[in-house]
This record gives sequence, structure tokens and C-alpha cells, in this order.
Amino acid sequence: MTATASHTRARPLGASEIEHATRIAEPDFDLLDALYRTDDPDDQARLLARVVLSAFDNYYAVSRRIPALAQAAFEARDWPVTVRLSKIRIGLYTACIDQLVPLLKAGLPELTTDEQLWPTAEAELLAAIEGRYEADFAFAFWQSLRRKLVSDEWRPVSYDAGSTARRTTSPAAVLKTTATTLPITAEVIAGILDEAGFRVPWRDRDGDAALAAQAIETALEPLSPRPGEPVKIEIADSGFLRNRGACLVGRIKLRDRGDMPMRNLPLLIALLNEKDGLVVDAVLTDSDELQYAFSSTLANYHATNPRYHELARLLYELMPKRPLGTQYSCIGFHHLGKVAVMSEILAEHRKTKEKLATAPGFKGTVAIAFTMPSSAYVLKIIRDHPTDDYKFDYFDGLDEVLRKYNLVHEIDRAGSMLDNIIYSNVKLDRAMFAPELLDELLEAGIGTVTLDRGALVFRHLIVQIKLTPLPLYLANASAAESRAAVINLGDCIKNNAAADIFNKDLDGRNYGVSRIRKVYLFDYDAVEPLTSVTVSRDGAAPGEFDNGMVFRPQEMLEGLRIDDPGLRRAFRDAHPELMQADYWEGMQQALRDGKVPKVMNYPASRRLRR
Ligand SMILES: Nc1ncnc2c1ncn2[C@@H]1O[C@H](COP(=O)(O)OP(=O)(O)OP(=O)(O)O)[C@@H](O)[C@H]1O
Repeated sequence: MTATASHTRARPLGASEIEHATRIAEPDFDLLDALYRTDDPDDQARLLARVVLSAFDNYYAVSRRIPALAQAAFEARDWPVTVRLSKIRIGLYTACIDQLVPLLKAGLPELTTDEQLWPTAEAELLAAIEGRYEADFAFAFWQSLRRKLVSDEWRPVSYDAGSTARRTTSPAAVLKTTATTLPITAEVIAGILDEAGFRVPWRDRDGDAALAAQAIETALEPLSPRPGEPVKIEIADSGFLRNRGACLVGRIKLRDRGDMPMRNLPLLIALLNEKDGLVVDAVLTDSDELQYAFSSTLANYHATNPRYHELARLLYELMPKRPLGTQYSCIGFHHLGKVAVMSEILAEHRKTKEKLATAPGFKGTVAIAFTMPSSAYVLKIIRDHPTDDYKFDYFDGLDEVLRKYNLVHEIDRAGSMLDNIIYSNVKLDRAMFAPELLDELLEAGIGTVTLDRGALVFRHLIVQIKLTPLPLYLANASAAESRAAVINLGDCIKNNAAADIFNKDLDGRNYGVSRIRKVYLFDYDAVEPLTSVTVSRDGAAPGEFDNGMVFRPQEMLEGLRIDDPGLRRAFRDAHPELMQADYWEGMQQALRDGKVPKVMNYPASRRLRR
């Protein structure tokens, strides 16, 4: 690709084209028929494995088409289509499983109870997927399907990759390397931009390349670079596409120089497709900033390279503060992310021998949250009934709360809500639990937790990244850090509003602060669509809510329950509009008009043309 004007604008994708490309093929009815007819256990096992593998293949084929469609939509500036593709992708896995489950249940009811068939069929499946790149994905699909079929039976199916687990994966297979010498020139960057292979013109490729080269030079300064020193620029051979943006991701490597050891600088080149062409909007060179742009609290990226293990490993090397499991999720491989996160939790326990105990902070009235002191994760279950301290006078029930956690998993979390990994029928060894927590889980009348031969079986288990709950953070932070946190809390509330999420439990204890000092909402039992909330202009009316759905912006500050008057003032000064009905009504109107405000996912200071 060059900067010449000879490119024509990309053609928007038609609705029927998308529908056609993302339609899931029908299950293999011939195989299903043969499965229903046979009485031979070996045939049953073989056919069951083939039926499921064929459904997985259908799923995988569509899921692999979506990144290319997302790239085409980015090139055509077709933003509604990019949003649609994200939605389609996130629902696809479950849709494929849901297509098969009723057919298997109806045609072979004994599947839900047959203890013999599953292990034999699993052996058949493992033999059939042996050597395939996506074997672990096919196995995850198999386990998800099995879990759905036997879910009423309370028999947990493990969340592990079994024999399909990959022990080592080097990102080298997905990297393209440019070898040059310092300083990195505009021509070298222009070459990297060209290699990305976008089929639309740049607005000012050479000008952007010069600015990007300048930004990289500034970022390299602390690494004591020397003119003429050899340097390698490794860029993932993959587009990463999300909403209105795309990015190139990789690193700059300076080798051991005798007086200096080997040095690595992460690199993210953020691209936009504006009306007049492609633009390099920003260059990020700090691991924390990459983490911010790749956050699992945003919509997932579509990665055009299918080697998801190497991509996840590369992201982990670039952002080592975030666990490997969540790196899979942020490129949309949620089910592998799920398996990886569970393996990490078990490995953390094996390594540290720490016990799961109640999470630090306020005890939940709706959830029970627990963690190990050095774990990266918090685990949660929802109580069947809230405790006596519950704030509201009605409770929608466990299923409704889980629905809200699931809703937040599926939406674009606008950079300000934690993702939720929701497991069902999970078994955890009872030795992992501290005695007090074990007593609480087993004795507080929680119907969704049972004891089964030395293990706790959880009907549902929510896993989130661990944050420092805001009240604990404020109790230990410096004045400047506390001020920054409460200002960031306001940004968080605004981003959530832009995602049509309103947390009617305003209390600041529902928020946490991450290792990169960003504030997120982590408690979702009280979230409602902002567009369904009545915003009251009547400041004098008593009580916080009427029917749980009337919000008085004047009471926002009080609702946050931040004790320190200086911090309350900082919040009010930074976000006066949050206390005004006009702001909330304006946001509701924008959402109803389909105008979703842009979400900023890197610091404004990193933009090349500010
Ligand atoms: N992701 C997380 N990181 C760190 N701590 C967490 C996280 N999620 C929950 N906690 C801790 O667990 C406690 C209870 O969790 P949560 O707020 O989800 O429960 P809840 O019952 O819904 O709360 P509430 O009573 O406010 O409705 C929190 O106050 C916090 O201390």
C-alpha cells in the first residue's frame, strides 16, 4: 500500500453479505440421524464426537471470517457494522452450542445421564483433533456442550485444557521483524505502515511516519540509545480491530551492548480511518498504556491472524502485569480465556499454598467474594437471598443478578467496568478454602453451593480481576492519589453512562482501583439501562429512589459516601455536570438517538496531533 491517491474508498458491506458470512451452518443431520439410530456404544461414542466436532468446525469457520469482515468495515468506515460484528462474535459460540443441545437432548436423552458414553466419546474426539492448531478450542467447545447437557444433573465438567494444553508457545511465529539502526527513521515506520496491508489510502502517511518516528525516539531516550546501534522492530503480523480503531502491536528490541543489557520497548501504533484517509492517531510505548488500550474492560479486538496462542503470549510479554488468561479474552477468545484463568487460579494455589478467604473490604450483601492474598483474581457467588443489610426493599433474585453480570460481559464495557468470567458447575477442592469461608459457603443457606466428596461444587462462579476496593484505596493512598482516584471515579461513571449503564447503588464501595490506578465498577447487581431510569429534577423529594428507578442527580455526591470533604469537593469540581439533570437527560437522548459517545482508550498526551 502506498500514500498515492489511486486507492478508491472501500465498499461498505451489505447487510445480506454479513448475514451470509456469519450464518452458522446447520448441524450434520446425517450424522445425527446415525447417532440416534445406533445402539452400539462404540458407534455412539464415535458419532457423538463427530457430530460435536462438525458443529465446532461450523463455529470456527464463521468466527475466523469475522476479523476480515471487521477489517473491511474499518476500511469502509462502516461503524454500525463494526459494532454488529462484535455482537455477533460474542454470541456465536453459545449460539452454536445452543443449536446442538436440544437436538441431542431430544434424540438421545440418555446423554444427560450416561456415565459410560462421555469418556469413550471424549477419547474419540481427542484422537480426531490431535495435532490441530485449535485442538484446545475444540476441546473447550466439547466441554461447554457437555456441561450444558448435564447441567441439571449437577455434575461438574472441568475447565481445563486436558491433553490439548500447550506448554510453550513463542510469539516468534506471528512477528514480522524489521532490522535497522538507530535512529529509527520515518522511512522505516512508513514501511511498517505499508506492510499492515490496509486497502485504503493514508491521509498523510509520510507526515504521520515522521511524527511516529519522533515519538519513538523520545520514548527510547531513557534506554541510552546510541546512533548507529542495531535495532529490531518486531510487529505482530495481525491487524487488531475494534470499534472505530485499529492498531499495530509489537516491540522495539535493542541488544546487549556491553555497557547496556538487552532492552525492550513495547509499541502500539493506533490508527483511525478518518473521512480523508487513514491516520496514525497515537503511539504508545509504555506497558501500562498498552494495558489501558488492550483492557478487558473494553470491547474485544478482532485479530486477523488466527494464531491466538502466539498472539496472547505476545500480549502477555508486552503487558506482564495482566494475567495470561485475560490476554486471550481481550482478543475475543473468551472460552480459552476461561480455561486459562481457571488453570491460573489452580496454579496460584498450588504454588503459594494460600487459601481462599473472604475478599478484603465491605462484605457483600448480595455476593460473597473471596480470593487468595496474592491471587490476581476475585471469585464471587451470588447469594440466594440478600443479607439483612441489603439497601433496597426488593430483590430481583439470583437469576436476575446473574443476568446483569452476563449483560456486562457481553456489552462494550467502555473501559470502566470489569469483565465477568462466569463459570457453571465448577468443582474446587475443599482444601483450597479457609475454614471460616467454608463454613459460610456451606452454612449460610446457599443452595447453589454443595459439598461433593471433598470438593465444593458451585452452580455458578463469577471471576473478576482483583482491584483494590475504593474505600480501602482511599484509606491508604496519598492525598494526590486519592484526589486522582475520585476524579477518575467520575470518569468511570460517565463512561458507564455512555455504555447505557447506570448503577443505582451509587455507593463508592462498588468501585475499585486497578494497578494502573484506574477506577472500575465491579458490582453489577444494581445496574440498570440508563435509558430506563427516570431522572428527577425535584431535589427536595425524600429518599434515594422511588420504585428503584428514579434518580436525583442532586443526591449523587451524598450517595457516593465519600467521607472526606476535600475529596467530595474534588469530585464536584471535576464533574459538576454529574450533579445536574441536564447531563443525564442529554446522555439518555444521545443513547436513544444511537449516538454513542467515543471512548478514549489511551491518554490524550500520546496523540501525535493534539
Ligand atoms: N473485583 C474485585 N476486586 C477486589 N475486591 C472485590 C472485587 N469484587 C468484589 N470485591 C470485594 O468483595 C466485596 C463484595 O463484592 P460485591 O460488591 O460484588 O458484593 P455485593 O453483595 O454486590 O455488594 P453490595 O452489598 O454493595 O451490593 C466488595 O465490597 C469488595 O470488598
